[in-house]
Amino acid sequence: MALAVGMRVLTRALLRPWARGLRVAPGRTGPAAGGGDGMRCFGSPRVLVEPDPAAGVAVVKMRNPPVNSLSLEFLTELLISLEKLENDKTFHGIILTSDCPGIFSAGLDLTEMCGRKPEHYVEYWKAVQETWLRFYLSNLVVIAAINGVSPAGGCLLSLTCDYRVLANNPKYTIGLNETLLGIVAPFWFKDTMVNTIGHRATERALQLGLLFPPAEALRVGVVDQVVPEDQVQSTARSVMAQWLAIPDHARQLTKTLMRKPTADRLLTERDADIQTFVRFICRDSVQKSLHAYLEKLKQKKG
Ligand SMILES: CCCCC/C=C/C(=O)SCCNC(=O)CCNC(=O)[C@H](O)C(C)(C)COP(=O)(O)OP(=O)(O)OC[C@H]1O[C@@H](n2cnc3c(N)ncnc32)[C@H](O)[C@@H]1OP(=O)(O)O
Repeated sequence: MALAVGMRVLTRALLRPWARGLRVAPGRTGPAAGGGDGMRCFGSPRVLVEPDPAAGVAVVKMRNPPVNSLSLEFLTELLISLEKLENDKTFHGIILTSDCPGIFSAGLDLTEMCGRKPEHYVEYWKAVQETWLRFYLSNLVVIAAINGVSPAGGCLLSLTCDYRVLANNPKYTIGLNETLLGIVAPFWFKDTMVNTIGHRATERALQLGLLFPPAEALRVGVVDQVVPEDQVQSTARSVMAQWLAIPDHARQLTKTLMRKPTADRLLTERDADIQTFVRFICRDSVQKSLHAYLEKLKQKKG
């Protein structure tokens, strides 16, 4: 049932005019594409997939410049790439990383949540829910190679992964900073963080909207490893090899065992969660806060 709902959302997404043709992208063969076996990079305008079939691994690079904000189009492309990799028996793991220098992801796209119609908010929130569910419950091993700053939705995306490697750069902060924007992280954002760092640390981090620099992120457990910037990808690959050495069915079932109760909570409250989001985001006070925050981001440049 839950899966059917998910598939409907994904199918609808695939049927959108701008989503058509995303499966066919100009390919290039390169070292990351598995050397000489001819498998090409594929993907879509905003998601580059570099397959390494020999290793059973694909590197998924987010490239939605300037800041990899999680727009509706971008989320849809991410979901399509994930689905394609999951359906291809060649692949057992993916490394999720960014193609935008210094930015892993700036989180949910604020322009999707500002000044739009309620119907748009419904569509956007369904895509956010679907992305979380799909990544959180993916049968693949998913490792985040976090090579940039990662606030709010960007942090959430990395928390859906099985392991997080963060580049040791003081600018690369990570956390659920929603309160700083005058908004509230939904219960499933909070649950994902609780599952990662525990209740008390989450309570503090979420209320204060903490963005942790690398050493702090490691200490509190938001990330599993902090390494020099030029070693993020190689470390993610070594970790992947370790995870792929475990019998796949046992690892997958264990992942499901650990994560299903959290996912089920959203699955059973999905519609209510959409309504809560739309009611909240439509409030004048929330719209004002978001506009002011976006304005502050723009003025930062001037
Ligand atoms: C019930 C509601 C629950 C909703 C839960 C919400 C979850 C979220 O994820 S909300 C989003 C939270 N994200 C942030 O707080 C990050 C905001 N961005 C930044 O702090 C910075 O942009 C940066 C550190 C990520 C990058 O800094 P920098 O390299 O200096 O780039 P700029 O700040 O100049 O940004 C360039 C460009 O991008 C626009 N932008 C930045 N973040 C977003 C975003 N999340 N959504 C949409 N657009 C974003 C920024 O406004 C600039 O635009 P232009 O001025 O038009 O170039």
